[in-house]
Amino acid sequence: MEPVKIKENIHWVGAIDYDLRNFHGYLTEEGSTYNSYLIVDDKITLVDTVKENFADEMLERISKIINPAKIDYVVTNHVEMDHSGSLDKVMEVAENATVIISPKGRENLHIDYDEEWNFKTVTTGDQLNIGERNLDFILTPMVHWPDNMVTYSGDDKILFSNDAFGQHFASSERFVDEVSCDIAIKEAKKYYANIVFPYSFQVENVLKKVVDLDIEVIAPSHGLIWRSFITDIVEKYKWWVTKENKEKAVIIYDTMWDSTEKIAYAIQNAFEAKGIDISMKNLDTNHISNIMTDILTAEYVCVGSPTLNNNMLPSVASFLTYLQGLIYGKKTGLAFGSYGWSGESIDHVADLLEKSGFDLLDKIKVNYVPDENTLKEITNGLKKALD
Ligand SMILES: Cc1cc2nc3c(=O)[nH]c(=O)nc-3n(C[C@H](O)[C@H](O)[C@H](O)COP(=O)(O)O)c2cc1C
Repeated sequence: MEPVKIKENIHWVGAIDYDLRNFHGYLTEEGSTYNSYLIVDDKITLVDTVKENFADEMLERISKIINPAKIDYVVTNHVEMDHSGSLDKVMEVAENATVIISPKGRENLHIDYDEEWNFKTVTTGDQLNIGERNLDFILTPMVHWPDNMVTYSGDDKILFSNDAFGQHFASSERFVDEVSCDIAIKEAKKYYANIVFPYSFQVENVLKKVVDLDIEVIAPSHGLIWRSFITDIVEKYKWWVTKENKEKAVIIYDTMWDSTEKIAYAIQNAFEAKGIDISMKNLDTNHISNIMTDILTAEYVCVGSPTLNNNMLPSVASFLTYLQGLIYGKKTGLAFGSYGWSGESIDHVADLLEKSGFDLLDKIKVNYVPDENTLKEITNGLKKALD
């Protein structure tokens, strides 16, 4: 694929990873892209690089515009390996280039990289003149590592937002408007829920800074580029960062002999009766990263497990561990499950929900197989609790 012009003298030169399916536990069903951008000005500037195994592809793309040896600056917005993994290859070719990096990035990078390189650390408010344009830097710590920053070219009205506003989505198209706003927002929501969610407080602060910028293009480091629908994605982010994401109930469970599933559907009936949208997520058929997307905008999170050997099912434990790391804000939790003789799973689920910051609405324990009456009692009891 050829480089893609984003603005006059600014080109996408990144890489498309159609085969990626597992991004540290996140199911990337649509693959991903590693976006790097080449700015051709008096000083040739590369914004971010790509995952290590795509270095040659990126250098080949750059070669179609300029000789990569001529690169003067490599802006490293984030040192995670999907963006900095080819930095050494670039610096090998562009021997005299300077790495532009945040202080935390410099600190974290020197473990893996060559201290002989030229470095210039930048912080919020710093500006770098590269010829006809100035680049402004804004530190965005914990969105989503301590070193993160974004780069803004006011002359082009373009924000190189790194992980913010990104999506894991591989396609031959580079712009959201060439695919679909709905698809891009769906993928951006999944990305937010699985990567950025725990840092919503920091994202809120970043949004306050970004809102004052005059932006025509948001160029993230993953996925499609926003040259339209900018208000749509910014408004979504403003909603996702808030603690009040009260839209629906998500019912997550696993089961050995279907009793816990029966309870799950009795719980569903109560939410339906109250006019609350529900989403049923059997852990046997749903990936935890897809479940997180629903949880981002849910008010109620109901988690069910039968008792297996005095504990919950491993699939439920794995989901709750993932949830505990990602959850932000106040939500209401409910623990449920079927048991035979000791019934620890329900208490374990309830404990983990509370430790993750949920207000616990109820614990529903059923001995062995629930009969029709028990299921009706569950539905009616929950309806009352939701009043
Ligand atoms: C391998 C196995 C281990 C179990 N261990 C326990 C246990 O330690 N404590 C308990 O209360 N019930 C235990 N049970 C009973 C189940 O929790 C009970 O059958 C329950 O109704 C299963 O719910 P489900 O149909 O949702 O899978 C065990 C069942 C199996 C098959």
